[in-house]
Amino acid sequence: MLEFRQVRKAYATPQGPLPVLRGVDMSLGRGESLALMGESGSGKSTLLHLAAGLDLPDDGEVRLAGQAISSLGEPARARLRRDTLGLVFQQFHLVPSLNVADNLRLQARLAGRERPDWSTYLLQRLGLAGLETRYPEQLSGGQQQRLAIGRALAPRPSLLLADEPTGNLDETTADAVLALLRELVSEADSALLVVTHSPRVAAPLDRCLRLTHGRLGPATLTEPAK
Ligand SMILES: Nc1ncnc2c1ncn2[C@@H]1O[C@H](COP(=O)(O)OP(=O)(O)OP(=O)(O)O)[C@@H](O)[C@H]1O
Repeated sequence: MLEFRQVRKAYATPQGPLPVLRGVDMSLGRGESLALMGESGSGKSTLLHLAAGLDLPDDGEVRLAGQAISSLGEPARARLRRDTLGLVFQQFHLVPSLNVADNLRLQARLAGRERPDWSTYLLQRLGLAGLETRYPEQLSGGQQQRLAIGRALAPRPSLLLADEPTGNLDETTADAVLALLRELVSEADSALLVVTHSPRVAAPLDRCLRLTHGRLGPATLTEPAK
């Protein structure tokens, strides 16, 4: 579903190139879940952007749904994103002028894959049933986060990329939302890649990897000392 082969990425800075990824290898198959951990600034968002084809590697190869993203132009990459991916970013990017029901259906409509029964099911499971005609500003932060998750899952993407998907929730709500997210992803037979700082979020996933000095290695899931 997603494959990185010896991926390198550096940013140009006034002090010269800043290498962030220095030969990253990984693969994620359909139905698998993976937590990506690492310190602030270690390159997790960079990796996520490359996985989504929002940026291109300097060297090496990123393959999404069997296609080498560097071989595609931006319109083809946008189509591949639309047809393959669900994205949940830290900012929810809900459309303020659309109500809950229309926000939830938006991605699925754009992808031409709207399934009303699945949308209704998602609204129920995410605790948003009854709120369909509200607008995002009339929702709590947790409800907005659940709506963003529902919108990403509505087209039944092959791969869901999530950046701290429960970052704004208290621990109990976060546990519940995460369990639900994993369940819904598995019902849609999607792959799941979650960027997180939290061992609590990472632990239930199939695999956990940590980015250190530009490379991926196994993550140890001990809670940081307080
Ligand atoms: N466009 C850019 N130009 C220059 N440097 C950048 C750019 N984007 C990111 N960086 C630098 O690259 C490194 C990796 O950034 P990235 O955002 O991928 O880290 P991260 O692991 O996601 O961090 P966080 O956990 O704080 O979100 C950081 O040192 C950052 O300052």
